[in-house]
Amino acid sequence: MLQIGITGGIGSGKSVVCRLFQTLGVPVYDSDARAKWVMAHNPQLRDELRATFGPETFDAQGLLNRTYLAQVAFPDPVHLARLNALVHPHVGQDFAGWAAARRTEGHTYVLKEAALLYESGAYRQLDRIITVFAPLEIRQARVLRRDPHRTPDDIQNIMGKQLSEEEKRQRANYVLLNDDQHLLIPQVLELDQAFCRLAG
Ligand SMILES: CC(C)(COP(=O)(O)OP(=O)(O)OC[C@H]1O[C@@H](n2cnc3c(N)ncnc32)[C@H](O)[C@@H]1O)[C@@H](O)C(=O)NCCC(=O)NCCS
Ligand SMILES: Nc1ncnc2c1ncn2[C@@H]1O[C@H](COP(=O)(O)OP(=O)(O)OP(=O)(O)O)[C@@H](O)[C@H]1O
Repeated sequence: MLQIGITGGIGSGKSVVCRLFQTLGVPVYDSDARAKWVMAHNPQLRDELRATFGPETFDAQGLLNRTYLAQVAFPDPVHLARLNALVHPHVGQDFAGWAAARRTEGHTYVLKEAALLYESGAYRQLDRIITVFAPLEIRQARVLRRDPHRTPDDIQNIMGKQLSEEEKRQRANYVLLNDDQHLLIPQVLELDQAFCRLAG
């Protein structure tokens, strides 16, 4: 079973592309969502997060306070590096378990969706990488529509914490254009066929 990574900067359209692959029956691992799940449910990680970022990390109901954590971590490289160092190994383990279960189900390939595939080192465990590309202005406009609580400055700041699109494009095996000029579905079908051929 092939393990394919899919990355791209904030607002590039990774989740939209993954939904198209899911309609073809391809299992998709959503690293952002799973990161939040392990942060909420792994007792050791919860303790480490609370010790590092303070009691506000979880609210009165014990739920992860994402707004607080985003405000603390995104503007400060030291805090963000700490958060990444705490969370990413758990996501790596969680993915390994998830992929093993998909393998027993007999899938040809699976996708791992993550904004930080290169930054986290996760790309090393993957057979091929797709980068979803969209120009910066389009990504910013999409995120402002999707996340009304974020300002243009917040988005710029998050973009600054991610590898440049140019570098992601250069390092990827496949680039999928989601720039309002190219149709997505034909590109997804072409990649699906390529992965099926590759898996033999
Ligand atoms: C700080 C948190 C709680 C903020 O949650 P919130 O719902 O406000 O934002 P969301 O998760 O939707 O992220 C917003 C954008 O920032 C990107 N992003 C998330 N974490 C990071 C990070 N560590 N570095 C750079 N960009 C990031 C996302 O991919 C997305 O494009 C959350 O982003 C988080 O837990 N991040 C650490 C885990 C992580 O690295 N996840 C990404 C891949 S595993
Ligand atoms: N081709 C498109 N046409 C119109 N809207 C789009 C298109 N692609 C993405 N969008 C919209 O743009 C927003 C960002 O897309 P999406 O959530 O898939 O990005 P993402 O790369 O997963 O972002 P993040 O890294 O922030 O999770 C969403 O609201 C989505 O519906």
